[in-house]
Amino acid sequence: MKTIYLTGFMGSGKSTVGELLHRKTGAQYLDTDQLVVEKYGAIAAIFENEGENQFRHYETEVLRDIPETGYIVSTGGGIVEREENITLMNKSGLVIYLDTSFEEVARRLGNDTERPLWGKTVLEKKKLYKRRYEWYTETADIRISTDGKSPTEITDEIMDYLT
Ligand SMILES: Nc1ncnc2c1ncn2[C@@H]1O[C@H](COP(=O)(O)OP(=O)(O)OP(=O)(O)O)[C@@H](O)[C@H]1O
Ligand SMILES: O=C(O)C1=C[C@@H](O)[C@@H](O)[C@H](O)C1
Ligand SMILES: [Mg+2]
Repeated sequence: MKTIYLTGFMGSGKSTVGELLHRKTGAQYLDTDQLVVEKYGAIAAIFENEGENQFRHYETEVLRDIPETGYIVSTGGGIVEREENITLMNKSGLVIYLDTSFEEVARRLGNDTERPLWGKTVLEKKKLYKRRYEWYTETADIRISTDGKSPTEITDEIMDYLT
Protein backbone atom coordinates (compact mmCIF):
# COMPACT_ATOMS: atom_id res chain seq x y z
CA MET A 1 0.00 0.00 0.00
CA LYS A 2 1.20 3.47 -0.95
CA THR A 3 1.65 5.71 2.08
CA ILE A 4 -1.50 7.80 2.64
CA TYR A 5 -1.22 11.47 3.59
CA LEU A 6 -4.24 13.16 5.14
CA THR A 7 -4.22 16.89 4.51
CA GLY A 8 -6.56 19.74 5.39
CA PHE A 9 -6.99 22.82 7.51
CA MET A 10 -6.56 22.80 11.30
CA GLY A 11 -9.48 20.92 12.82
CA SER A 12 -10.46 19.08 9.63
CA GLY A 13 -9.95 15.82 11.54
CA LYS A 14 -6.64 14.56 10.11
CA SER A 15 -5.39 13.19 13.45
CA THR A 16 -8.79 11.79 14.46
CA VAL A 17 -9.44 10.06 11.12
CA GLY A 18 -5.79 9.00 10.78
CA GLU A 19 -6.01 6.99 14.01
CA LEU A 20 -9.25 5.35 12.88
CA LEU A 21 -7.79 4.47 9.47
CA HIS A 22 -4.76 3.01 11.20
CA ARG A 23 -7.01 0.75 13.27
CA LYS A 24 -9.10 -0.29 10.26
CA THR A 25 -6.27 -0.94 7.82
CA GLY A 26 -3.64 -2.19 10.26
CA ALA A 27 -1.13 0.07 8.46
CA GLN A 28 1.43 1.86 10.61
CA TYR A 29 0.57 5.36 11.77
CA LEU A 30 2.42 8.66 12.01
CA ASP A 31 1.35 12.23 12.75
CA THR A 32 3.81 14.89 11.56
CA ASP A 33 2.85 17.19 14.46
CA GLN A 34 3.56 14.39 16.94
CA LEU A 35 6.88 13.65 15.25
CA VAL A 36 7.90 17.31 15.51
CA VAL A 37 6.92 17.36 19.19
CA GLU A 38 8.89 14.18 19.92
CA LYS A 39 11.98 15.47 18.12
CA TYR A 40 11.93 19.21 18.76
CA GLY A 41 9.45 19.99 21.58
CA ALA A 42 5.99 21.51 21.98
CA ILE A 43 4.57 23.25 18.91
CA ALA A 44 3.47 26.38 20.77
CA ALA A 45 6.96 26.73 22.27
CA ILE A 46 8.63 26.30 18.87
CA PHE A 47 6.40 29.02 17.36
CA GLU A 48 7.09 31.33 20.29
CA ASN A 49 10.83 30.78 20.72
CA GLU A 50 12.03 29.88 17.23
CA GLY A 51 9.32 31.20 14.93
CA GLU A 52 6.96 29.68 12.39
CA ASN A 53 9.66 29.37 9.75
CA GLN A 54 11.71 27.08 11.97
CA PHE A 55 8.61 25.01 12.69
CA ARG A 56 8.11 24.62 8.91
CA HIS A 57 11.71 23.48 8.61
CA TYR A 58 11.20 20.82 11.31
CA GLU A 59 7.98 19.73 9.60
CA THR A 60 9.82 19.13 6.32
CA GLU A 61 12.59 17.26 8.16
CA VAL A 62 10.12 14.75 9.64
CA LEU A 63 8.23 14.41 6.35
CA ARG A 64 11.42 13.49 4.49
CA ASP A 65 11.94 10.47 6.75
CA ILE A 66 8.52 8.90 6.16
CA PRO A 67 8.64 5.68 4.11
CA GLU A 68 6.97 5.63 0.69
CA THR A 69 4.79 2.64 1.52
CA GLY A 70 2.86 1.17 4.42
CA TYR A 71 1.91 4.25 6.48
CA ILE A 72 -1.12 6.35 7.30
CA VAL A 73 0.13 9.88 7.94
CA SER A 74 -1.82 12.73 9.52
CA THR A 75 -0.09 15.93 8.43
CA GLY A 76 -0.09 19.35 10.08
CA GLY A 77 -2.57 21.89 8.70
CA GLY A 78 0.22 23.95 7.16
CA ILE A 79 2.01 21.13 5.34
CA VAL A 80 1.01 22.67 1.98
CA GLU A 81 2.84 25.90 2.85
CA ARG A 82 6.04 24.45 1.35
CA GLU A 83 6.42 23.32 -2.23
CA GLU A 84 8.96 20.71 -1.13
CA ASN A 85 6.38 19.07 1.15
CA ILE A 86 3.86 18.87 -1.68
CA THR A 87 6.46 17.32 -3.99
CA LEU A 88 7.44 14.78 -1.32
CA MET A 89 3.83 13.71 -0.71
CA ASN A 90 2.82 13.59 -4.37
CA LYS A 91 5.95 11.71 -5.43
CA SER A 92 5.18 8.54 -3.56
CA GLY A 93 1.96 8.77 -1.62
CA LEU A 94 -1.77 9.03 -2.00
CA VAL A 95 -2.94 12.44 -0.76
CA ILE A 96 -6.42 12.66 0.76
CA TYR A 97 -7.76 16.14 1.47
CA LEU A 98 -10.27 16.43 4.31
CA ASP A 99 -12.32 19.39 3.12
CA THR A 100 -14.06 21.16 6.01
CA SER A 101 -15.77 24.53 5.87
CA PHE A 102 -14.31 27.38 7.91
CA GLU A 103 -17.52 27.56 9.97
CA GLU A 104 -17.30 23.86 10.86
CA VAL A 105 -13.60 24.19 11.77
CA ALA A 106 -14.51 27.11 14.05
CA ARG A 107 -17.21 25.01 15.74
CA ARG A 108 -14.78 22.15 16.32
CA LEU A 109 -11.83 24.22 17.58
CA GLY A 110 -13.71 26.84 19.59
CA ASN A 111 -11.13 28.68 21.70
CA ASP A 112 -8.39 26.10 21.25
CA THR A 113 -5.04 27.40 22.49
CA GLU A 114 -2.80 24.52 21.40
CA ARG A 115 -2.66 25.69 17.79
CA PRO A 116 -0.71 28.97 17.64
CA LEU A 117 -2.28 30.07 14.36
CA TRP A 118 -5.80 29.51 15.69
CA GLY A 119 -5.06 32.34 18.13
CA LYS A 120 -5.07 34.88 15.27
CA THR A 121 -8.04 37.13 14.48
CA VAL A 122 -11.00 35.66 12.59
CA LEU A 123 -10.12 37.79 9.58
CA GLU A 124 -6.54 36.48 9.49
CA LYS A 125 -7.70 32.89 9.91
CA LYS A 126 -10.21 33.27 7.07
CA LYS A 127 -7.44 34.67 4.86
CA LEU A 128 -5.20 31.72 5.73
CA TYR A 129 -8.03 29.30 4.98
CA LYS A 130 -8.71 30.92 1.60
CA ARG A 131 -5.04 31.01 0.67
CA ARG A 132 -4.51 27.35 1.46
CA TYR A 133 -7.73 26.04 -0.07
CA GLU A 134 -6.32 25.97 -3.59
CA TRP A 135 -3.14 24.25 -2.45
CA TYR A 136 -5.07 21.49 -0.69
CA THR A 137 -7.27 20.85 -3.71
CA GLU A 138 -4.41 20.93 -6.22
CA THR A 139 -2.28 18.56 -4.13
CA ALA A 140 -5.00 16.00 -3.44
CA ASP A 141 -5.66 12.73 -5.23
CA ILE A 142 -8.94 12.38 -3.34
CA ARG A 143 -11.10 15.06 -1.69
CA ILE A 144 -13.50 14.14 1.09
CA SER A 145 -16.03 16.63 2.36
CA THR A 146 -16.33 16.28 6.15
CA ASP A 147 -19.06 18.72 7.23
CA GLY A 148 -21.89 16.94 9.01
CA LYS A 149 -20.08 13.58 8.98
CA SER A 150 -18.72 11.69 11.95
CA PRO A 151 -15.06 10.58 12.01
CA THR A 152 -16.26 6.99 11.50
CA GLU A 153 -18.33 7.92 8.45
CA ILE A 154 -15.35 9.75 6.96
CA THR A 155 -13.08 6.78 7.64
CA ASP A 156 -15.57 4.41 5.96
CA GLU A 157 -15.75 6.71 2.93
CA ILE A 158 -11.96 6.61 2.62
CA MET A 159 -11.96 2.82 3.04
CA ASP A 160 -14.33 2.60 0.05
CA TYR A 161 -11.73 4.36 -2.09
CA LEU A 162 -8.99 2.04 -0.88
CA THR A 163 -10.76 -1.26 -1.47
N1 LIG B 1 -15.85 14.68 11.71
C1 LIG B 1 -15.80 15.35 12.84
N2 LIG B 1 -16.92 15.84 13.40
C2 LIG B 1 -16.88 16.53 14.57
N3 LIG B 1 -15.74 16.80 15.26
C3 LIG B 1 -14.59 16.34 14.75
C4 LIG B 1 -14.55 15.60 13.52
N4 LIG B 1 -13.26 15.28 13.27
C5 LIG B 1 -12.52 15.81 14.27
N5 LIG B 1 -13.31 16.43 15.17
C6 LIG B 1 -12.89 17.15 16.38
O1 LIG B 1 -12.21 18.34 15.95
C7 LIG B 1 -11.08 18.60 16.75
C8 LIG B 1 -9.84 18.65 15.87
O2 LIG B 1 -9.62 17.36 15.29
P1 LIG B 1 -8.17 16.86 14.88
O3 LIG B 1 -7.21 17.14 15.97
O4 LIG B 1 -8.30 15.47 14.40
O5 LIG B 1 -7.87 17.85 13.67
P2 LIG B 1 -6.54 17.99 12.80
O6 LIG B 1 -6.99 18.10 11.37
O7 LIG B 1 -5.60 16.90 13.12
O8 LIG B 1 -5.97 19.41 13.26
P3 LIG B 1 -4.47 19.96 13.17
O9 LIG B 1 -4.21 20.40 11.76
O10 LIG B 1 -4.43 21.13 14.06
O11 LIG B 1 -3.55 18.86 13.60
C9 LIG B 1 -11.04 17.50 17.82
O12 LIG B 1 -11.66 17.97 18.96
C10 LIG B 1 -11.86 16.37 17.19
O13 LIG B 1 -12.48 15.56 18.15
O1 LIG C 1 -2.31 25.08 10.18
C1 LIG C 1 -1.16 25.18 10.66
O2 LIG C 1 -0.30 25.94 10.20
C2 LIG C 1 -0.81 24.33 11.82
C3 LIG C 1 -1.59 23.24 12.10
C4 LIG C 1 -1.25 22.27 13.16
O3 LIG C 1 -1.49 20.96 12.69
C5 LIG C 1 0.21 22.40 13.59
O4 LIG C 1 1.06 21.88 12.60
C6 LIG C 1 0.56 23.83 13.86
O5 LIG C 1 -0.25 24.30 14.90
C7 LIG C 1 0.39 24.69 12.60
MG1 LIG D 1 -3.63 16.89 13.84
